[in-house]
Amino acid sequence: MSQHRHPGAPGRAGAVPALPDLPEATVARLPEYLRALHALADTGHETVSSEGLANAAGVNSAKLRKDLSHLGSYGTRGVGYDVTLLIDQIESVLGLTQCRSVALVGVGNLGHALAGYDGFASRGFRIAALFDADPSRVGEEINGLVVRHVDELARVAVEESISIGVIATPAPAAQAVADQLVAVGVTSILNFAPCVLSVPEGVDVRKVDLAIELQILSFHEHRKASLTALPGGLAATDTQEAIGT
Ligand SMILES: NC(=O)c1ccc[n+]([C@@H]2O[C@H](COP(=O)([O-])OP(=O)(O)OC[C@H]3O[C@@H](n4cnc5c(N)ncnc54)[C@H](O)[C@@H]3O)[C@@H](O)[C@H]2O)c1
Repeated sequence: MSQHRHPGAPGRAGAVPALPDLPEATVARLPEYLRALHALADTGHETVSSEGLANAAGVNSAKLRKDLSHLGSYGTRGVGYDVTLLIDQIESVLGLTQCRSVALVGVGNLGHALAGYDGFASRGFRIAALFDADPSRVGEEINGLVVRHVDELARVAVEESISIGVIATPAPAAQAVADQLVAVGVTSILNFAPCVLSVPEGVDVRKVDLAIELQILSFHEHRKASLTALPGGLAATDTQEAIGT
């Protein structure tokens, strides 16, 4: 675990200073830079060049410099970026300077794996409550947390200052769970169920679907196979760039 994280007390975000309006793609890459920076800090690096950080994060260095310039971070010629300073800047922009409390709804196969994963805390997230609708799962203890019935969501969400909801129920139940989360004031939802959720304005939903990622990789496999079949074979391309990561 990095020694450069200083999460504050759990709870909902309070008043925050105005943030730069960042491109969504930049926001999506900031956690990659952060992960790479924490690894550098943990191995004793105090500075890093844009090329070094770009390699560690798996992006090209021009893109990285542009992303970081949005944060007002340009590095020092010949020295690079100050690792600790950049960690602080990115954590501040991502709102990671306080630990956020997460509720996980649906504690089946996937929910068990998520609830049992110890890696969220070091990245600023505390799984604070587990819910399921199946009475046979209620009362089970996972990683020190007891699974509660989803009917307790409203009360517990307030008690635990839940700010993010994670949905790991089957797709047919996901919309009702999202509605319950929204009704108790949760405005950020991570949805693992393979369906589109309808939420009011102001509620952010991120969807994680490994099958979609595999389908995208399948396309690239398919494309590579079709290119190697051409006279001259596959052109030398950076696959990650081609995929758009
Ligand atoms: N995003 C991904 O990459 C990915 C990967 C695997 C599974 N999934 C999806 O994640 C979801 C869970 O998969 P799983 O294999 O863990 O399923 P599962 O059947 O093992 O678990 C689902 C759990 O949700 C509970 N549940 C059902 N309705 C509920 C409700 N209204 N409120 C609270 N809990 C409720 C069930 O009791 C059960 O414990 C599915 O939608 C699945 O398609 C997504």
